[in-house]
This record gives sequence, C-alpha cells and structure tokens, in this order.
Amino acid sequence: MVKAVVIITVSDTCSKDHSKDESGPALCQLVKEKFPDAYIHTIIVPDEKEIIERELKYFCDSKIDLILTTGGTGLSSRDVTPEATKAVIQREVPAIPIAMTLESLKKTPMAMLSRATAGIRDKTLIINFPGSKKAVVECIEVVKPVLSHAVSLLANDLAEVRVVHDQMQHTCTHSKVSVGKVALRHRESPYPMLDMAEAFNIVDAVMMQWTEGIEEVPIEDSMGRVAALPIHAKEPMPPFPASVKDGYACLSWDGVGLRKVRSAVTAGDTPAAILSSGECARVNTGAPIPSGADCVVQVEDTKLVKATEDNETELEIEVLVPPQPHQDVRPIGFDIPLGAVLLEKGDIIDAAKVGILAGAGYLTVPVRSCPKVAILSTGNELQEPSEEILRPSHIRDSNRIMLKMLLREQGYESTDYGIARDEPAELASAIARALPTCDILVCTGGVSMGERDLLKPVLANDFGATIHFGRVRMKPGKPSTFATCVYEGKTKFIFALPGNPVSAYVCSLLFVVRALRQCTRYTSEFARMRVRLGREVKLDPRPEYARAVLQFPETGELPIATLLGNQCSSRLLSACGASVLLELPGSNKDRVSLPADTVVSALVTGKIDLTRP
Ligand SMILES: Nc1nc2c(c(=O)[nH]1)N[C@H]1C(S)=C(S)[C@@H](COP(=O)(O)OP(=O)(O)OC[C@H]3O[C@@H](n4cnc5c(N)ncnc54)[C@H](O)[C@@H]3O)O[C@H]1N2
Ligand code: MOO
Ligand SMILES: [Mg+2]
Repeated sequence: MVKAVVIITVSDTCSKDHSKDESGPALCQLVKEKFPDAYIHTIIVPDEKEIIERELKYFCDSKIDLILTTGGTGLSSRDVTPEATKAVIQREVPAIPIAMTLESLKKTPMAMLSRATAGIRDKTLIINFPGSKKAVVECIEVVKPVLSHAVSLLANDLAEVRVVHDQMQHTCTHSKVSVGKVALRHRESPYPMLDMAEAFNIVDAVMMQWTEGIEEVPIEDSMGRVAALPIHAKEPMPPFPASVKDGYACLSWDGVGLRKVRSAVTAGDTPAAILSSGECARVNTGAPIPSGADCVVQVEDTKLVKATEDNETELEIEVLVPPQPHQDVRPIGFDIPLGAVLLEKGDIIDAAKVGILAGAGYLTVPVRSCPKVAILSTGNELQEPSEEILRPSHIRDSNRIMLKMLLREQGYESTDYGIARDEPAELASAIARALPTCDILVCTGGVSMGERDLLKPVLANDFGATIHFGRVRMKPGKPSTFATCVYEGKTKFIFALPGNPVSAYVCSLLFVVRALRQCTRYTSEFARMRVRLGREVKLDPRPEYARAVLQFPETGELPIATLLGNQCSSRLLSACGASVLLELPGSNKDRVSLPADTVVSALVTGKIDLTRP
C-alpha cells in the first residue's frame, strides 16, 4: 500500500516563483486521486544536481514509498534530474521510462528527447517525469497501474503482492473472439428459442452438478439457510414441571377450602419443601412446582385468610374453585420432549427456529452450503453510479447493485465484479477474474444481436463454455443465456442475462434464484397463487412475467392484481414494490388480451403487502 509520496518539482523558474508550478500540483492531484489515503508532500527545487540529490536522499532515508520528480529531464545544460537520480539510486527500473516514452511518442516525437529515469534506493521508488503538465498527466496514467504493486514489492508486503499476483494470473489480455465484420453478423439468432418449461428443466438438471456441502454456521447467521442434518433436543423443555400461572401449587384432591402457605417459589428458585395435604406454595409463572403438589390454582381463584402483621407474607389462603389434577402445570418436556426433532433436514431456518436452537443450547447449526455468486455488468455505455459527471451517451450501472440487493432480499449474498467493456479481451479478463472465486457468475448485457453483444462467443471460445440455452420464449428476458464451463477443474454456472434492467431483474428471480434454491433448498419453485386481474391486460406474443401488486378484498375472494405501470423491459419502476410476477400467457390469433377479472397465476417473488392498493 502506498502510504507516503513526495513530489519534487525541479525548475529554476518555479523555485523562484512557486505560482509558476503547474506540473507539481497536477501530479499531486493525480496521486491524491489514485491514493486518497496517502500522505503527500511537495517541494520545489532549482535545477541543481547537488540539491536534487540531497533532497532525494533525505526523503529516501525518511522511508517515503514513492518520490516523483517533474522537470529537468530534457537536453538543456541545466537539465540534471536524471543525473541526480542516477547518483542516488542503487538499482534502475528502465522499463518505467520506456513505457512512458512509448505512450508519449503516440502524441509527439518530442518524447524522444526525454531522458527520464526511474530506480530504487533502499525501499523507495523514484520516478522522473518530464516538466510539462500535459506530459505529466499522460505519463502518470502509464505508471499508475504498477505503482501500488511496486511499492508493495519493495516493502515486502506479501499479502498485497499475493493479491496482485492472483489477479494477474487470472487476467486475460487476449480473446479468441474478434468483433468481426458487422455486415457478416447473424441476421437470425443461432440459438433456438426454448419454452420456459424447457429452460427451467435445463437449469434444474444442470444445477444437479453442484455437489451439496455442509457448513456449520453460528445460529445468528443461519436465518434463511437450510438445515443439512436433523437436530434433536438434548434437554426436555421445560426441564422441570413449571407453573403456567401466578398462584398456588396445591394438591388437587384437597378440593376447595383452606390451605397453609408453606413456602414461596418464584421463577429461578429451587423448591425445598415437600407439600402435604392442606398445604400450598405460592408460585409464579415459570416457577418449578414443589414436590407433593400436582396442580396450580391461579391467584384469582383464591382468597387471603391470614397474613403476617407487616403483610410481607401470606400465611393462609382459601381455594374457592375446585382444582383439577395437573391444572396449569407444564410437565417436563411439555413444549419439547427430550430427543424431539427440533429441525428436520431441509427445514428453512427462521426466527422461531433460531430461538428453539438457542433454547436447546445449540450455538451453531449445520446448513447446506451455498454457491458463491459473482455479479458483473457489461457495456461500453456504463458508468459507476458514484461518478459525478455523466458522460455523453452514457448511463449509470443500475443492474449490479439491484441484483445484489435482489439476491439479498431472497437470502443470498454475492460479490461485485464491476463493469467490463464490450471488448472481447476485457470481457474475458473480467470473467477470468470472477470465475476462480465464484460458483455462479451472473452477468448482464451483451447477449442479444448487436455486434457488441459478445458474451456468448467469449464464453464459448475463451472458456470452452457449453451454452445450454441462449434464447427463451419469455418477456422480458428473450436472450437469457445459461452456460457452464470447467474452470480450474471446477464446474462454473454462468447466467448471462439481458442488460435491460427489468429483464435482468425478472431473469435473476426466475433463473438465478431458482438455481440457488435448487442448490440450497430442496425446492426451486416460488409459491404460486391465483389472482384476479383488476383491469384488462394486453398480451404479448411471448408469455410475460408482469410485475404487480395485490389487493385483498375483505370478503375473502381472490386478491386483485394491479400491474405496476408500463411493463417495458427498460422501465425498472415497473418492478418497484412488486409482490408477484403474473404469469400471463402469450397471445394468439384468438386471444390478444385478458379481460378484467380473469383469474391468472402469480409467482410470489416479493413481500405481500396487505396495505398496498
Ligand atoms: N435485433 C434484435 N435486437 C434486440 C433483440 C432481438 O431479439 N433482436 N432483443 C432485445 C431484447 S428482448 C433485449 S432484452 C435486449 C437485450 O440486450 P443485451 O442483453 O444485449 O444487453 P445490452 O445490449 O448490453 O443492453 C440492453 C439495454 O440495457 C441497458 N443496460 C445494460 N446494462 C445495464 C446496466 N448494468 N444498468 C442499466 N442499464 C443497462 C443498455 O444500456 C441497453 O439499453 O436486446 C434487445 N435487442
Ligand atoms: O426480452 Mo427483452 O428482455 O423483452 O426486453
Ligand atoms: Mg445488446
């Protein structure tokens, strides 16, 4: 990690008038952007070899990670920065100035006249940059990708070095796919259009290749997970006969009448006395029943007869209602007998089950392990949502975060792999970065008919992937793609979903969540319910999954479904607050719409909010 950087402007002019320095501040700004947490120090020195040398040595001895100089690298007699640098470094890093020169030569042949050098003194990397602001900006772009790693290597920061090496290992710089001549592209998709049922069957069958594992997780992390083994009660609950009421433990066969109050037992106390006929013990709800007693008479069914003078202790009471044997006593194991099944294999763990486990003394629980999911967006038009300025013809990436949240809503975590541009090598590189860490890769964009829709060929050609399907008769989601490949000896499952946000949303629910459920639960289907259409709905030729909310009539009739506005695949507002996906049939010549009141089936994919209209 780069912790401290010194920027030295070398210039006779700027050393006399600091306001003339443009490249130092530019360099400073660029370094700040790259290493926002680093300490940055700037100085300006004249073109004097001894002074430059002295400053370089001073900062190297101060254990600065990186020293960047600007200026004094040209051919004039006063340009001595490379000489001063060479005098202090112990080892040269010649490829750095070569890389900078190669890049600068693309802009100007004057780059040939830079004598910049780079090298190492102890654990400090020194790099000379030319003096002009423009050149500095160009050259820092060239070296930026290696600075952090170079500093980690010098500092012997093995953890950081390993991360970068791992990334490098999985970075492809080439793809077997070329963008190709657009005029020769397919004019008809080569992928057959599958019906939903076929696509689901394929997902279910292929996901069988995921081999079930078991992991032991703390109970507080087990919500929504599926028990992998049955769990039995190690103790009965309650572990002692407990009172259900605040009242008096009595002998039922004494019937109504007077009782001497022998003792008082509150919850947590251990009763000492054994009760005999004509006696009782004051007990609270949850307190153990003393030996001898077989029932509890609630305080409401008694009358005080005698108490101590200070009223601190009851001495005698009268039972007013004849008690039944065992009334208001929870016998041992009443709630949970010893050895009872607390969790069946396959049970989904919810809040109550976590309570049961805690009550039974289980701190961890064995659950089915869950595939690791990676999410990747693709598209030249995409920008990070955090970028301040939206560039012309660009949009912010909404799919990645939306899918992460959607999966979380369904109980699954995922890792973000950023945005890859629609370039074969970039796509291959991003996929190769994600695959080693995940079991399921979810990509969006680039799967339809455009010349930049390259995901299918990259998967097939660069990863030897089998495309199980590449088109499905559904709306939204027509170009939905499901593939598998073997990467580093393990099968990876890849869902390449259409880029349109609603398509990505619906297809994640229908295919990705299905796959995850298949792996982690014993059923993959969402619950289905019958609902009544509130209004007439036009049908698409493809079966459609329309996002809708439900209203529950008070009479107990079927819920009324209302579509969430325009169902266009790009309009994510149509999924906001959706409780269900209506399963609308495709249109045909006899049926182009469904009238209001038609009963249709709906998949319960969201929360059913009773308060929504
Ligand atoms: N000639 C044809 N064109 C299209 C067809 C077709 O069958 N023939 N299918 C259409 C259908 S249906 C869909 S769905 C889309 C799918 O397109 P792609 O998967 O190739 O996705 P892109 O072209 O990359 O993007 C489509 C759309 O989505 C926007 N997008 C992409 N990624 C994101 C993101 N991360 N966040 C927000 N928005 C995103 C992108 O800008 C495009 O507007 O193809 C039709 N075309
Ligand atoms: O199938 Mo696309 O997903 O309609 O828009
Ligand atoms: Mg496209």
